[in-house]
Amino acid sequence: MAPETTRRAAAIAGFAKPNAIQRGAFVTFLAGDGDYVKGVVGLAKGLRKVRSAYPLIVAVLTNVPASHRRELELQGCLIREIEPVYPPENQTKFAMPYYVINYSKLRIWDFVEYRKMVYLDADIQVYDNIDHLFDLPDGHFYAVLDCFCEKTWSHSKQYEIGYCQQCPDRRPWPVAELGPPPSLYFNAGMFVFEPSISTGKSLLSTLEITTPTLFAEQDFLNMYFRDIYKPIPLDYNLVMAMLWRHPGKVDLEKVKVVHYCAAGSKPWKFTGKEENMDREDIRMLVKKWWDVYNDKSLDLPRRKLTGPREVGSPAASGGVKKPLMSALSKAGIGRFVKAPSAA
Ligand SMILES: O=c1ccn([C@@H]2O[C@H](COP(=O)(O)OP(=O)(O)O[C@H]3O[C@H](CO)[C@H](O)[C@H](O)[C@H]3O)[C@@H](O)[C@H]2O)c(=O)[nH]1
Ligand SMILES: O[C@H]1[C@H](O)[C@@H](O)[C@H](O)[C@@H](O)[C@H]1O
Ligand SMILES: [Mn+2]
Repeated sequence: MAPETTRRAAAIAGFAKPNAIQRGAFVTFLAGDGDYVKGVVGLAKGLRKVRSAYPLIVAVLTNVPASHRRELELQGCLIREIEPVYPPENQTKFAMPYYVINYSKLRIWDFVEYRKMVYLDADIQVYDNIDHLFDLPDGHFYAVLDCFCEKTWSHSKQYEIGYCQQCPDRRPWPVAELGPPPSLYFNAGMFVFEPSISTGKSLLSTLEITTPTLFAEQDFLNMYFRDIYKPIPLDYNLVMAMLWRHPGKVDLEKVKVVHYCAAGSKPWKFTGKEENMDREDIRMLVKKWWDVYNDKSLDLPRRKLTGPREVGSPAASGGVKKPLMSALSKAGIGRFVKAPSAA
């Protein structure tokens, strides 16, 4: 899309100062017709609340219904349709079924009309302005270090021996026995990157020759960007388990970005019954999310959107091979099958 068109669309959206547009944009990812759309609505309102100067792009798969797209446009989001990305056929069983769909995130490297982007999962909320992330030096991939202490990590060596990069001294990595410690590992719910057609192509061709693993594109991105990864403070992506696994490292007053990723913590289906969910801090954070979501003053005025809508390439409907589709369907994932949520 031409720069001027993008600028007008974003100005109509009510997100951006005209001169800031081309420098960057936030981007999230939406698949299916489920409740994750609520997360995106909340995120759009959250970014408006903290007066971000940058637009929110929503990379949608073809199976996101028109009504949801319209709802997001009314919240000022710019919709970009993307084609799904799947790991090599016959290997989907190596990725956790819930997460297979997330490989499609790799398409966001194609959004080259933005020099820098900040990716945020739809189950993330931003409580403080983070526009300064767009000023980080180029040439690196920025994200927050993950925690290995939850059961979701029980498949890993780290979990088995009780090693976590958040507190490597608790149980030092047994170098004599296992060799050097694993590379630093980030959570892929939030990251800062530079769109690039050549990187996008290289990501996809590398994926073709890479065996999928349990954390799907998160493992893949960690492997691919290992050499240029730079950790940023956990205030930019509070992975909820940090609250009970490493409480000394969390200062809730300072946290800017909360990631509702622990099992049972998604605000739109929160019951408080799952493990760790009855904590006061979790209840406070869930309430905080709802306060933004329900704040009508953060809705855009319902004027007619006259500007052009940003729409990407239409997804190729015949692009996915049948056996793969059937494997994905069996796993509960498919173009027309609602992807079950992880948490
Ligand atoms: O049905 C779905 C499922 C997922 N999503 C999108 O995909 C994102 C990732 O899914 P979750 O937030 O449920 O996943 P987690 O946060 O638990 O998982 C973590 O590991 C995943 C491994 O695939 C991803 O890397 C993800 O970004 C990272 O935060 C969602 O936020 C949302 O943006 C949808 O839109 N619809
Ligand atoms: O790396 C994992 C993964 O991203 C999970 O899906 C998330 O729920 C966990 O918090 C995280 O540690
Ligand atoms: Mn998430």
